[in-house]
This record gives sequence, C-alpha cells and structure tokens, in this order.
Amino acid sequence: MELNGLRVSRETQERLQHFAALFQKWAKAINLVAPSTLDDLWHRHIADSSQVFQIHPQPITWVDLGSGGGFPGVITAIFLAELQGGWVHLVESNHKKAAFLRTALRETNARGSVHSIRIEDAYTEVRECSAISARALTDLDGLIGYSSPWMLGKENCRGFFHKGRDYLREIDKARGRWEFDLLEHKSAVEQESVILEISNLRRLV
Ligand SMILES: C[S@@+](CC[C@H](N)C(=O)[O-])C[C@H]1O[C@@H](n2cnc3c(N)ncnc32)[C@H](O)[C@@H]1O
Repeated sequence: MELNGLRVSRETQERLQHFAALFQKWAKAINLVAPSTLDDLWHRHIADSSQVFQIHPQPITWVDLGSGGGFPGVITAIFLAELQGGWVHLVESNHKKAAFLRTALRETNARGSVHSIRIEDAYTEVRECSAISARALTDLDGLIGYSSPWMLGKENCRGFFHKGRDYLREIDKARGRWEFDLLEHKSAVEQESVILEISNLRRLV
C-alpha cells in the first residue's frame, strides 16, 4: 500500500485499516469530523494526516493540539509504532472525543496517550516535546501562541501545522507578533494547502 506516493508497511496498513473501521463506527454516534467528509475518510483525513510523519519520520515526542477524531495525532502515533520509539501526547478537551482517542490508541497499539484538558493547561502536564502538530484548530498566530510554552527559545522544538489556501495571509499576521524560521511543504492531498514547518520561535518585542 502507498499513501501520498510513499510505501506503507503491512503492519501500519493494518493498524490504519483498524483505525478507519473504528472511526466509522464511532462517527455515527459522535461528531468526529464533518459528516460530508466521511465517505472520503482515507484521502481527506488519513492520507492528509500521514503527511506530518512523512515529512518528519523520526522516533520523537509530539504534542498534537485539538486532536478531535485523531487527525493528525493518532495517525502519527500509528506510524511511530513501527519505529518502536517516539510518543504522541494528544490534547483534546472534549470528553467524548477523548474517549474515542483512547480507544483508538489502545486498539491499534499506537504510541500515544490522551490528555483530556484544555491546550492552555497542557504545558503543566507535558513539559518536553520535539514537535507540535495541529489541524483545523485556529489561525497560525493562534497556533503559535498555543505552542509558545514548548517552542519559545527552544531550538529543538518545531511546529507542523496544516493550513489551507489562506496561509500567506496567516503568515503575515503571525509575523506581526513572532519571529520564526519557516518551511512550506506543499500538500500532496489538497491543492493550495500546505504544511507549515515553524522553528526557532522568538517573540517580537
Ligand atoms: C475542528 S476540530 C479539528 C480536529 C482535528 N485536529 C481534525 O483535523 O480533524 C478542533 C478540535 O479541537 C478541540 N479544541 C478546541 N479548542 C481547544 C482547547 N482550547 N483545548 C483543547 N481542545 C480544544 C475541539 O474540541 C475539537 O475537537
């Protein structure tokens, strides 16, 4: 099996398939994604989320902000299982979604845990990470604000944020408050979308 043109091991494929089946089952009872996108689960959500690990396929510690139905956090945790290293801390304040995330991690034997708290309080529970991910949460300025406890002044922590076609305007706004190094990864899934890689974060005085 290939995702975004890259080979996926049989073991990871089986874990992703198990996750997809579980997701479809739970999505009938709780609103995990917009119902109109459920028919396109593999492309719109699983392949899209896989890009984060594919850009940075290392056994490192991640924090995934506003994980919702597991995108991209659970997908990263599933890929990490084949590296037998790394960990994903999923932060999701909605208790029903957090229950789904715990079930998904357990049943796929993925490398992650769930923190059912607000993002604003998460740094008290998770102090160290090398990467932060978020999708469909808030604009880049807001994402950097949420990520700043882990990233400010720390060279070894970088952000990987899914962004849609408005991303240039979001970068401009964020540059009004922050200095950072930026890499733009074109999305393999959505034309005009990107994954923005942010590092070396400094606050503008
Ligand atoms: C639009 S959903 C996106 C979910 C997922 N990342 C995705 O791409 O499908 C945003 C999620 O973030 C959670 N969320 C929003 N603000 C939060 C906060 N301050 N603390 C914790 N979770 C939050 C919501 O409960 C929701 O599940």
